[in-house]
Amino acid sequence: MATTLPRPRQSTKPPAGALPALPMAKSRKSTGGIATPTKSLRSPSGAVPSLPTLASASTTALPTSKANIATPAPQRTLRKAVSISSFPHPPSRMPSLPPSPLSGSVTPGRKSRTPQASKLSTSSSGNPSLLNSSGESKLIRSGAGNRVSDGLISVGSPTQSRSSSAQDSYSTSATTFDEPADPSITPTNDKRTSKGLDGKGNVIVSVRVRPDAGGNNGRPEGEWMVDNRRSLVAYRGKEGGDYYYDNVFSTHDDNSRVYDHSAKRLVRRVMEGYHGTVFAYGMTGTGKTFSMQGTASSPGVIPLAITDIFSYIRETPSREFLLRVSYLEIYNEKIHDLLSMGVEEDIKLREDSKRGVYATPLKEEIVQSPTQLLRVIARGDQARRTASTQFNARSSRSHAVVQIVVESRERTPGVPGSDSKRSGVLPGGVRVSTLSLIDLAGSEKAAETKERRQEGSHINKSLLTLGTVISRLSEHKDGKSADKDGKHLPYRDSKLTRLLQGALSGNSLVSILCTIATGAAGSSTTANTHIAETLNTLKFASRAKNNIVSHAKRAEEALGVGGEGGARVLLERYRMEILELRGQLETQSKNQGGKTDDAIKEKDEEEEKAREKEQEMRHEEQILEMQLARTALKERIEHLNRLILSSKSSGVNASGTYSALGIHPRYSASSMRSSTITSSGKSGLERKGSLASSSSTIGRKSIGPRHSSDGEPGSNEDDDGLGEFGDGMATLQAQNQALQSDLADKTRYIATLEKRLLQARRASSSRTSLGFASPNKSIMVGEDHSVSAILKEKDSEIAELRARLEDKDRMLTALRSAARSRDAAEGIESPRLESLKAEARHSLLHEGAASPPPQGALPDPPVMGGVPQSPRSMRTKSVDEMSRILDEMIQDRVETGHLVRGSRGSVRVVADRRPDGVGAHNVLGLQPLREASRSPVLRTESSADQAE
Ligand SMILES: Nc1ncnc2c1ncn2[C@@H]1O[C@H](COP(=O)(O)OP(=O)(O)OP(=O)(O)O)[C@@H](O)[C@H]1O
Repeated sequence: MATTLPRPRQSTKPPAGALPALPMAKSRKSTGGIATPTKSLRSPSGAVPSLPTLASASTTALPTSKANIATPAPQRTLRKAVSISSFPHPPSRMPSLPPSPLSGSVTPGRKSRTPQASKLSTSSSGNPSLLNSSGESKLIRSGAGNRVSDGLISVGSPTQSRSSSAQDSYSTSATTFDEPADPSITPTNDKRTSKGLDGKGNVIVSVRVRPDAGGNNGRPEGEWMVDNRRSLVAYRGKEGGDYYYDNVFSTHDDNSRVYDHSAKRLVRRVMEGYHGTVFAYGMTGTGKTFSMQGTASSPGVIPLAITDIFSYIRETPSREFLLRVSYLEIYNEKIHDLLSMGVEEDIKLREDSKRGVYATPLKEEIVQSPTQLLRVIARGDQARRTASTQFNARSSRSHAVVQIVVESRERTPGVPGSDSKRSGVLPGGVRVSTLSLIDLAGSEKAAETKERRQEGSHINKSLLTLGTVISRLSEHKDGKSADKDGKHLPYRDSKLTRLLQGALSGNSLVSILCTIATGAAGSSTTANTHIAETLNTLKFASRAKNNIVSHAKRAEEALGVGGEGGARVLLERYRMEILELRGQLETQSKNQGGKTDDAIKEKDEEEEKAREKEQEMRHEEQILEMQLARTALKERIEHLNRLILSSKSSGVNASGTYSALGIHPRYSASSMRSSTITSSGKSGLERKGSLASSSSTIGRKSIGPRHSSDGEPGSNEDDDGLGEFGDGMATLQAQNQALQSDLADKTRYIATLEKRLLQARRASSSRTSLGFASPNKSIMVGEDHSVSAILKEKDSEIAELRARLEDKDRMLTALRSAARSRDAAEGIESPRLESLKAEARHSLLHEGAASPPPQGALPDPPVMGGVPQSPRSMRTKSVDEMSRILDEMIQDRVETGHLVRGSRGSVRVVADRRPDGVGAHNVLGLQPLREASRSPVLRTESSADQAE
C-alpha cells in the first residue's frame, strides 16, 4: 500500500512543479481578499514601522485604523472596543470565578508577573521551539510603533511578553511569532530546534474570535479588545483583564491564516516523526467546527493539514510513507467509531507503553491520496451527532477525534544525501507518528431539553476534567499522572482526558485553538453567562499555555514486525508481506514453470507416440493394400496363366511352337515355315507328321482324328477333332467363351484395381495433409513419394491391362467375324466342308507369301453386297483380315517396345526392358504378370530364334 502513495521515485529532490490541485485548493484561494499569513507575518521584521508603546497606542491606534483601512463590518465592534488605557484595573487578587467546568485554579504567583519581567525573560531565553520556524524567538520590541495588520490597527506591544497583563490576566509562556512554514528547513535547523527545549515552545495556544453575527446588541464597545498583532484579548468589563496568547485571530482572520499560524508547523513536525495534537476548545457556537473542518470556500485545519501531509510526502522522495486514519467520537462518555458504517462495537481505551492510550477496536483506513483521506473524514463527519442548541443550530454534541497515523521509512538506506544521519536512527526502521485533530463539544450552561442537558452534563464533565488536569499540570511539570503531592492527575475521570493523556503529559506537540465570541446576544442574564463562558475559555487557554509542557521527541523507528509496537507498523508488515507474497509468487511460478515443462514434455511424448502409432497403422494399411494388390495381381497372373494355357490348348503345343496367336495365319505360318525349313527342310506333309508327334495333348487329340480322317473321315471323333483344331468351329467357340470369360475377369480385375487405386489415392491425400500438418514432414513426404510411385506403377499397369483387353476385344471381334464367315460358308457348300476344313488347317499351318493360303483355314466371309462370291475368295478375305489384325497387334507391341522384330521377320521380347524396377515389380507382383503375359510370345520367339 505504501508504494502507491503519490511520490516521485527517481528524483532525490522535492518536485519543483506545482502539486496537483486538491479539492479545497480553490476554496482556499478564494479567500483572497484577506492578507496571507506570509505577508502579515513577514512585515514585522521588515518594512513595518515601529510599533508604539502600549500606552500611546491606546489613544492613537484607532484613528489610524479608520483612516487607512476599509474595515469590514464585523470588525467595527472590535475597533470601537480598543482602548487599553481605559481598561479598569484588575483586582489585586483574582476574583472567585463562577462555578464552571472550564474554570480552574490559577497560580497566584503567575499573575503577579509584570510585563517588564516578562520582557526580560523572553528576550534572554530565546526559547527555541519545535513549533517555531527557526527555533529562535522572534521578539517584538517595545515601542515599535503602529502598524497596519489585516485591517485592524494593532497597538504596539511592550515586548512580546506573555507573562502578565496589566489586569491580572494570566500569562502564557514565552512564545514567538511563527513565520509561515518554510519548506526549506534543513536538518541543521531541526537539530538546533531540538536542543535546549524547555517544552513550552512545543505548545501553541491560540484564541480565535468569531464574528458576531448579531452585532454587539448595544453592549458597550469598549469592553472587549482584540489585538491580533500583540496576540492580546482584553476585557474591560467586570473581572476583565488582558490575555496574551501565541496567536490571537480576530474576526476577519480566515481559516487559512488560523491554520498557518496554529497548526502548519505542527503538522510538518508530525511528518518528521513527532506526535502532534491539535484541538479546538470553546463555548458552543463559537466556531470550533468551523475552524477545524471549515467550509468548501474556506477549508479548516483538518483539510489544510491533509494537504500539507501529502505535500510533505511529495517533497520527501527519500522516504516512503503509509497513512492510516481513524475517526471516533465521545458521546455521553461512550466512544463510537465514526468509520464503522453503523456497525456498533464496544470500544475500549487501552494503554500501551509505545502507543500510549488508544481506542480499540477501531477501524483504521489506509489512505493514499488527499481526496481519499478527505472523503473518509467527511464520512465520519456525517456520522457525528449534532443537535440544535441555544447558540448553535447544528451543535456538535460529541468530542470528535480524527487520528492520522503516519508511518515512514527510508526509501534508500545508506544512500548519500538521505536523512538517515539527520534522524540519527538506523536506516530501514519504520517511524510512526500520530496527528490527532480534535473538535471538542462546546460547553453549555443552559440546556433546554433533557437530552441536551444530559449531553451537556457529559460534555461539561469531560471539559471540567480537562481543565482540572491542565490546571494540575502546572504543579506536575513532568506530566506524569501523579502530582507533586502524590495525587493522581484525573486523566481517567473522562474518556476525553484519557485519550488526551499522552498529549497533555508532554509526549506530543500541542496546539490548542480556543474559540470565543465577544458579542453577547439575548437577555442580560444570557449575555452575562456568555461573557463568563468566554472568560473561562480564555482562562483555560492561559492555563494550558502555562501548564502544558511538551517534551515531545521524534518517534523511534521500529524495526521489523517483532514486538508489540512492531506489530502495529503496517508499513513494515506490508513490506514483509509483499516480500513474502513475491517469494510465493516466484516459487509458484517456478513450480508452475516446471510443471508446465513436464506437461509439455509429456504432451509431446504422447503426440509423438500417437504419431508413431498412426504411422504404424498407415504402414499396416499400406502393407495390407499392397498385399491385397499383390494377391489380386497374383490371382490375375494365375488367371492369365490359365488363359495362356487355354490359348496353348487352342493352338500351341507343349513345346511352345504355337502361341495363342497361332490362329493368326501370317504369324504362325511364317514361324512354322521358318521352323520347318531351317530344321529339316522336309515337306509340308512331313511337317504335319512332326506336328502330329508334338507333345501337346490337344494336338495329339487333334492329330489322332487327323490320322483317322486320312483313313476314315467323317467319324464323330474326327469331327470333334477337326472341330477343335481342324475346321476351327469348336475352337472358335471355345476361344470365344474363353475370351468372354477373360474379358469378364479383366473387367472385374480392372474394377478392383480402380477401387483400390481410389482408396489408395484417398489414403494418400489424407496422409499428405496430415503429413504436412505434422512436424515430421520429411517422413511423410518420403512415404508419399513411394506411394505415388506405387500409384503410378499401378496406373501404368492398368493402362497396360486395358491395352491388352482391347487386344482381346479385337481378337474376339475377329473370331466372331470368322465364325460368321464360316457359318456363311457352310450354308453355301455343305459337301465341300471337309475340303474347306482341310484348307483352313492348311492355311493356318502353312501360310506363305508365295503360296496361296490353304482352303478352309478360316470361315468364309459372308456374301458382300448381295453379290455371290466364291467360298475360296471369302476364306481368303477372312484370313487376310485376321492376319491384318494380328499384324497390327504385333506392330503395336513393337512400337511400344515390348517386342522387337528379328532380322527374318520373327519377333521377340525386349530383354532389357526388365527393370529398372524389378524389386518394385516383385513387390507388386507385376513382374510375373508381365512375364506371364508375354510368355507365350517369348516362348514362341525363343523357339523361333532357336530354330533360326
Ligand atoms: N470565524 C467564523 N467566521 C464565520 N462564521 C463562523 C466563524 N466561526 C463560526 N462561524 C459560524 O458560527 C456557527 C457555529 O459555528 P460552529 O458550529 O463551528 O461552532 P462550534 O463551536 O463548533 O459549536 P458547537 O460546540 O455547538 O458544535 C456556524 O454557522 C459557523 O458557520
